[in-house]
Amino acid sequence: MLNMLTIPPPKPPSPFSRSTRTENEEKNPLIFDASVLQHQPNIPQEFIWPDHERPCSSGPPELVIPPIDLKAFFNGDDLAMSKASKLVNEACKKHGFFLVVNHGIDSELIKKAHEYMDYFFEMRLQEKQRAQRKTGENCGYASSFTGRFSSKLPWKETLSFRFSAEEQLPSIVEDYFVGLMGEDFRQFGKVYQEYCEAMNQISLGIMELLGMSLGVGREYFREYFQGNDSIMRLNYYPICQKPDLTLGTGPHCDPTSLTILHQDQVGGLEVFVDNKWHAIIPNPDAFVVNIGDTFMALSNGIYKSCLHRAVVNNRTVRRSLAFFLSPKMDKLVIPPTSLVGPNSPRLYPDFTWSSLLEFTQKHYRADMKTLNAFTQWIISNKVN
Ligand SMILES: C=C1C[C@]23C[C@H]1CC[C@H]2[C@]1(C)CCC[C@@](C)(C(=O)O)[C@H]1[C@@H]3C(=O)O
Ligand SMILES: O=C(O)CCC(=O)C(=O)O
Ligand SMILES: [Fe+2]
Repeated sequence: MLNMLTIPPPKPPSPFSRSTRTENEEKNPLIFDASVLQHQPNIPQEFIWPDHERPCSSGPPELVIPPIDLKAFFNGDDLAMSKASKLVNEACKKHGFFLVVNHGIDSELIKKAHEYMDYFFEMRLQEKQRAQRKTGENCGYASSFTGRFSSKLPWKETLSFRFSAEEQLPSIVEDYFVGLMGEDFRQFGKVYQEYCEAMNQISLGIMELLGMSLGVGREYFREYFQGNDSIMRLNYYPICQKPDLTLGTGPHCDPTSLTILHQDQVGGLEVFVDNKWHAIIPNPDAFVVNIGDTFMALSNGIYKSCLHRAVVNNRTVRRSLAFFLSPKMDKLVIPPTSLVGPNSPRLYPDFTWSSLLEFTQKHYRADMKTLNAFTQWIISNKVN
C-alpha cells in the first residue's frame, strides 16, 4: 500500500503550466492567469515574438491623423461637409485611419464602458471562464488565445460579443450576458447594449461621410449597413514585465468593415505607415476609426485597410473598446458600380461577411494579408 506521507503535496498550479505535459497543446492549453503572470519576471516562450516583429525600442513617432468634426459634418454648411469629406478621402486612400470628435456620445457612457471592463477582468480566472469563448466561435472570454494558437500569443484578455442592429433583437447584448453569467450581469449587459447602440449610430453616420467622400452619395453605405451584424470586443492588456519581447495584439488588418475604437489614456496602438510603426496618441474625446478589409473590398480597393498592432507595458494595465462594424452575414460584398470601370477593374471576388468570418476563425489567423489569402481561398475553392 502506498504510504500517503511519501506522496508530495500537489503543487499550486503555475500560471505557465499545462495540466499534463505529455498531451498536445490543443488539448492542454497553456493557462494565462493575468493576476499571477503580470508579476512574473520572465514570460513563457509562447508569448515571445520574433525579433523583427517586436515593439520598437525607442518610442515610435506619432501618426498625425485628421480629427473629423462630426457635428460640423451633420449640422454645418456645405463647406464644412466638403471639408470633412476631403479629409476622410485623403486619410482613407493613404492608410484608412482618422479620428472622430464632437461625436455626441455621452462621456459618462464611455467612462462606464471602461469601468465595467475592470469589473469583469479583475474577477478570478475561474469566474471569467464562465464566459469562455468556444473553439470556432468568436464570442466570449479569451485569455491570450492559449487554446487557439500555439505561438506568438498576444498578451491580452478579450471579451467579445455580437451586436445586431436588427429591430427584432433590441436587447441582444443584455440577453447574452444574463444568459451566460446570470442576473447579476444585467446591469453589465445594459451598459454594453447602450454602448453598442451608440456605436451603431455613429458608424452609420460615418458611413454617410464615407459614401460622400467616395462620390456614391450619403445614403449608399448607410443603407448597406442597416441591420448590421457587428462584433464588440473589450481588450484588456495586463501589465507585462517583458513588454519588449511581446505584443498585446499582433500586426493585423481588421477583417471587418469599420472599427471604432476608444483607447484609455495609457497608449499602445500603433499603425504601420510609410514603412515604419507610428503611435496613435490617446485622446479621451475622440474615437479612432479605421477601414477594415471588408470595406476595402466594398470600395474596390480605393480605401485602405492598414496594418496595426498594440504594444503592452510594465507600468499599467491598458484597456480599449473596439466596435467592429460588419454587414449582415449573407449580404454580398460588392463595390457600387460607379467604383468599377475599365481603368478600375474589380480587385476582389464577390463574398459574404459570413464566409470571411469563417475563414478568420477556422482557417487563417488574421494578419496583414487576410484579404489576399481569402481571395485565393475563394478562387481555389471555386475551381475544386
Ligand atoms: C472577425 C474578427 C476576428 C478578430 C475579431 C473580429 C474582428 C478583428 C479580428 C482580430 C482582432 C484581428 C487581429 C487578430 C485577432 C486574432 C486578435 O488578435 O484578436 C483577430 C480576432 C479574432 O480572430 O479573434
Ligand atoms: O487595443 C488596441 O488599441 C487595438 C486593438 C485592435 O487592433 C483590435 O482589437 O482589432
Ligand atoms: Fe484591429
